Amino acid sequence: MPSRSHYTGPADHSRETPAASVQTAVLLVNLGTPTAPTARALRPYLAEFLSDRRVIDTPRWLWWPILHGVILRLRPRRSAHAYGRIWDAQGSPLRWRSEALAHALQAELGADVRVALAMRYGEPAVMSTIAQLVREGVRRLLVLPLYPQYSATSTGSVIDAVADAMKALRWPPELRFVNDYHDDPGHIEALAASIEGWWARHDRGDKLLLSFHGIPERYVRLGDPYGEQCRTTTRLLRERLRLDESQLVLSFQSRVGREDWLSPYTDATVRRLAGEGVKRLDVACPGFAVDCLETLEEIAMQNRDFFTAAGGESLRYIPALNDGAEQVHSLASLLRHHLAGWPA
Ligand SMILES: C=CC1=C(C)c2cc3[nH]c(cc4nc(cc5[nH]c(cc1n2)c(C)c5CCC(=O)O)C(CCC(=O)O)=C4C)c(C)c3C=C
Ligand SMILES: [Fe+2]
Ligand SMILES: [Fe+2]
Repeated sequence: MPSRSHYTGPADHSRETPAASVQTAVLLVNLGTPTAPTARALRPYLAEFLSDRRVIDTPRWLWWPILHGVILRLRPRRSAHAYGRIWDAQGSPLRWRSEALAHALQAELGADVRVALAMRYGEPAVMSTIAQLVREGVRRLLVLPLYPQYSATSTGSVIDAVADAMKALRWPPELRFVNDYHDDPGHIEALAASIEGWWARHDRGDKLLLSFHGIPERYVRLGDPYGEQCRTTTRLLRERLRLDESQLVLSFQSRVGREDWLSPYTDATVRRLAGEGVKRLDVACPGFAVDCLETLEEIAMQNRDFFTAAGGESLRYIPALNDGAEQVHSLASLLRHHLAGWPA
């Protein structure tokens, strides 16, 4: 039976798993994913996700009846269908790709540091994973949310979950956080190298679109730095790739609900570009450390169909950094930097 509490890596790599006496741990945290591509599995996952006040800040008395009366009756079936299109032999791509990244980082960082993985929603939970690490003797914990750009809705929510885990411990470990790495030179270089590598293996399209997950515009007005950080990542990548604003375009995807989200929207942008005569559109999603529903289904399937229906020839999705050498090296170097000063 797979461990419910924490990730320890597949058995054939057990040699790389540090001994239980290791006192320093890195905890990677990703969003989480349903346990199966079914409405039944989607319901508790969406209930936990959409009850998070960092994600939906509508007052509870108003939101609760909408969530339980409408959304959790309708959305699970629709989302299950979308997950069904990307579910593979290894399960949910977000989950197994995050595990593969954790595993590769463990091998890269060596046996002095323990690398663990938790999910903000669902399993393995942040609370039980941290409790297990502490039981095993971890006294120093560096948390890396797998979101390059800070948003209160994503990174902020991971901070809440870690704080809750600390509150539940009699003797919490010393704690550090990576808040964001949107402008980390190693990260920008990893993104650029991965896109250039993809262009070298395939040919190059007419334009490159960078699509980031959106958030409500109102959250940005209230002080969330997310939109600004997405624009900074885009500018740095544009400079590194020596492209201009007409060759590298930014948009925001995955809008939920009725209020305005960060714009321009990805679906409107791919249709506009097709209408303007762009034939081959390359799309990368630098806001996602690993491929997931939002990249594999929303971009590589849904938006590909929007683009061709509007007259485009082909939309080619450039995969996320995943557990590729570029990301393993850039994140390992970022982690070593944040671990500096702690005894091995
Ligand atoms: C890049 C980080 C993310 C931010 C910021 C973010 C904000 C945000 N998301 C929703 C609602 C949904 N997101 C869903 C899936 C999803 N979201 C992210 C990342 C960010 N979300 C990822 C990596 C995923 C994919 C998970 C997977 O299993 O592959 C979903 C669930 C799917 C669906 O039903 O559409 C919802 C719902 C909001 C409301 C929001 C900001 C307010
Ligand atoms: Fe290995
Ligand atoms: Fe999301």
